[in-house]
Amino acid sequence: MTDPLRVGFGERLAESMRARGALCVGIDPHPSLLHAWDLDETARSVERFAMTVVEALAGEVAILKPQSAFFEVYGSAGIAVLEKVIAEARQAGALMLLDIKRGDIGSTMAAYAMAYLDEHAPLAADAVTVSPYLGYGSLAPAIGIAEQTGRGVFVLARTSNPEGAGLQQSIHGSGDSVAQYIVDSAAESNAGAEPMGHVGVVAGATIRSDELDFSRLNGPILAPGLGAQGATVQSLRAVFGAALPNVLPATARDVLRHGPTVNGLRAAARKVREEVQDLLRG
Ligand SMILES: O=c1ccn([C@@H]2O[C@H](COP(=O)(O)O)[C@@H](O)[C@H]2O)c(=O)[nH]1
Repeated sequence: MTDPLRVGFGERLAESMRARGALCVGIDPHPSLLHAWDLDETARSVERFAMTVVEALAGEVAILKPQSAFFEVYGSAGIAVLEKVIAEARQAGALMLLDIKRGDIGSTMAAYAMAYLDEHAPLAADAVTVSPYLGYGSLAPAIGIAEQTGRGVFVLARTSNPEGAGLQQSIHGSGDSVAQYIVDSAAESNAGAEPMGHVGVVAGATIRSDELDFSRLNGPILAPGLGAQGATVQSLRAVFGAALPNVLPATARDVLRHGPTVNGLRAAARKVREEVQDLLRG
């Protein structure tokens, strides 16, 4: 069933970040944003919203991240829109990270992996977010299929929401925090890969400075939380330190509120991207 891409996801993402700058923009058709764009809460409007973001940003940013939940709300019609958005954005040259946060026992995880990471799957993206709550090892089918097909996974380690801290900072059997254990497990999956592996982690831009050690990760760090959740580009250095070159800052509402015009979205994304580039230079 698989039809591997020739180059691994770590390399494809590194090249995209090099060429376009380090920024991930979410495609999150929140009801409030639909209204702000003068659209109603229907699958047809979600399609208009998402395709406008694709037109504005598919050739601009390192990766786009549709949030599956906002499409699932509309049932099969919303999923059909999601399929179209992923396919057309990839066709237009964008890398697509589908935010689904799936996690299950290994045998079911294999089905999720086929649903989102196999080339012939209608919803095939370049990478997906996965949840390690059933154990890092339960993610093995997704990590394996992603590697075979040149795709990636981003494992939730230390999420951007305030409720995540209690669970993710608690001490794992290894003696480190649960979040650090996830980062170290991803590092094992990425060992030896160049320029970086296909297993990323999610660590919010909102977390405490120096909370995690990413020095062995050798993979991308998706850092949501810029803008609407309160984090700033300037705070990224304190949070990620020497790992900054591997950080993919992510924002959705803070860019999307500049729609519905293509130019408005583009200008907003470029502004954040330039701030990130200045930070990396300085
Ligand atoms: O720890 C996490 C993991 C994922 N997200 C997702 O990112 C976007 C954030 O949207 P904003 O509008 O920039 O707040 C959203 O889809 C979340 O589900 C996250 O925020 N934190």
